[in-house]
Amino acid sequence: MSNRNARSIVPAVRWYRSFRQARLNHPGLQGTAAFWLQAEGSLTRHLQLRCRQHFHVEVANEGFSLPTRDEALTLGIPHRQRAWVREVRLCGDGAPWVLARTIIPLDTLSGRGRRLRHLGRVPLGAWLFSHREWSRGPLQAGLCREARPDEPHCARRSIFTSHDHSLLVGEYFLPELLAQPL
Ligand SMILES: C=C(O[C@@H]1C=C(C(=O)O)C=C[C@H]1O)C(=O)O
Repeated sequence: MSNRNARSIVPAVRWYRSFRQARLNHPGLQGTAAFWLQAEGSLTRHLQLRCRQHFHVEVANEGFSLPTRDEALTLGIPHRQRAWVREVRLCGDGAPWVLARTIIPLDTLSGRGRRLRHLGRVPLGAWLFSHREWSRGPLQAGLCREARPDEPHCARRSIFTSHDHSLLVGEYFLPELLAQPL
């Protein structure tokens, strides 16, 4: 399980290596949760197609800070090394549908990666999926600890890599999205 600093908008999660392993431990991971935890391609694109009016990104936190020990271990970077941390709400028709937390190591911010510090309301996926040198690794799935009714109950994360650069993207699905029929 990963702990969180006080300002983070995302809950602590117990991560599993895959959706299959998560469901073996939590058979209730079915229906819309199963769909979103495994949805391929850009999550932003999936959400944009689902909106009736508009999709937007609300930046909650963005700046240099320490990843959690679990995040640093997952990225293979020293725990005490700061990284660019971006936390956003992905909103459909004005309502938050997904919380996202992205950890970008310092060396990934060099060269063309400098742009990643200035995304603002531009969805990260729009940048990643438009630069073909970036590819997504396997999706992990997770169950959020102590999830209150209005908080995410399940999440997924994956590492994107380009040559020897990487970043970790975590996506936390809110009940407002999971309650919508597919
Ligand atoms: C990686 C993607 O980017 C999405 C947008 C994010 C952002 O703007 O910070 C973070 C996570 C993703 O859900 C995607 O669209 O798949």
